[in-house]
Amino acid sequence: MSKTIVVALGGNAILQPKQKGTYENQLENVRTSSKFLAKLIKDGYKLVVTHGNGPQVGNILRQNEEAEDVVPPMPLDVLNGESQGFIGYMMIQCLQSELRALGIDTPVVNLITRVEVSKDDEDFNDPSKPIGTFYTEEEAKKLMDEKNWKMKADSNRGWRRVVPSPQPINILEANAVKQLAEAGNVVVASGGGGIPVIKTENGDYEGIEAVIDKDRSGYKLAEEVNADIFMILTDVEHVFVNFGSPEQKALKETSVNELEKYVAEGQFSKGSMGPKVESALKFARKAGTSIICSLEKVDEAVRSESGTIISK
Ligand SMILES: Nc1ncnc2c1ncn2[C@@H]1O[C@H](COP(=O)(O)OP(=O)(O)O)[C@@H](O)[C@H]1O
Ligand SMILES: NC(=O)OP(=O)(O)O
Repeated sequence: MSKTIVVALGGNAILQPKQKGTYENQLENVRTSSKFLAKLIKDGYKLVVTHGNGPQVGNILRQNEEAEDVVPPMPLDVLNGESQGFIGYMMIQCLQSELRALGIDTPVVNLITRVEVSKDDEDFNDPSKPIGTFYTEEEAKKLMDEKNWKMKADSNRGWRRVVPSPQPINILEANAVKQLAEAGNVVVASGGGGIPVIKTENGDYEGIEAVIDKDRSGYKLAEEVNADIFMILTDVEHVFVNFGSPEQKALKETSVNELEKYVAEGQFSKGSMGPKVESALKFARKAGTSIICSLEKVDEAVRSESGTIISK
């Protein structure tokens, strides 16, 4: 029986920090990403893909705020939904075309996915999710002052606006994702970490303004669909310890115990590598193998020839 991989595709794979962010930029990046993802399908894996939306949802939020005198702005949960549609559309177009070029007729579908969170999550008090474009410290100070934005430095790459990022509790469409994958579809789901919703007293769900981390929801998704491998694709080939220092060291094959030790040392930053390592660890501890690797090396990584491979 073919193995199932849940892939979490980094926001960087769709829009890089130095790019302007045109539709053409992003479509080209998704096309490149799709070439790598298609290799996994060609290798015989069942694929469920989730993706980031940090750069995109930040830009959509900005568009909404800048145009507020002309068009009523929408809340952030709705903007997450918009980003799922927009990125999902690009992924369907590009992945389907790559598969067709390989002579594979697997359908690709995108599912609008809601994820339950708690309104009492502590991230609502101290937001940690960087979204949108990068700014210099000077620009950030001005924006915080003029627009009342919350902003933080992001892994030495500049400053970014931050919004609350509650922990995912439950992927509401998980069963539908599982059924679609079992029926032989490539499923794009829980994009941007999913649309954050909270349960109301009468049992309904309502949206809440936040951006969930897609690696954290990706772990939940991987668990729900009984994935064999949970793969986090980003723009670095490995997880590093002492990242950015002369003592930097790549982690290749590692164990849950070894990685937990590095987490306890505070090796991984909150807005970037931290959630990836935390989610990969959770999956490896409970369910299977986790891999954190670069998109370009996805094929090598499933053969254990690249990336950081975490097993129990
Ligand atoms: N310990 C670390 N090892 C590797 N990369 C790290 C580490 N700490 C921070 N990073 C940064 O994390 C980035 C990836 O995180 P992020 O930008 O959130 O990824 P993505 O958008 O691909 O999900 C890398 O580009 C790197 O600069
Ligand atoms: N939602 C989310 O985690 O997006 P990024 O991967 O782009 O940060």
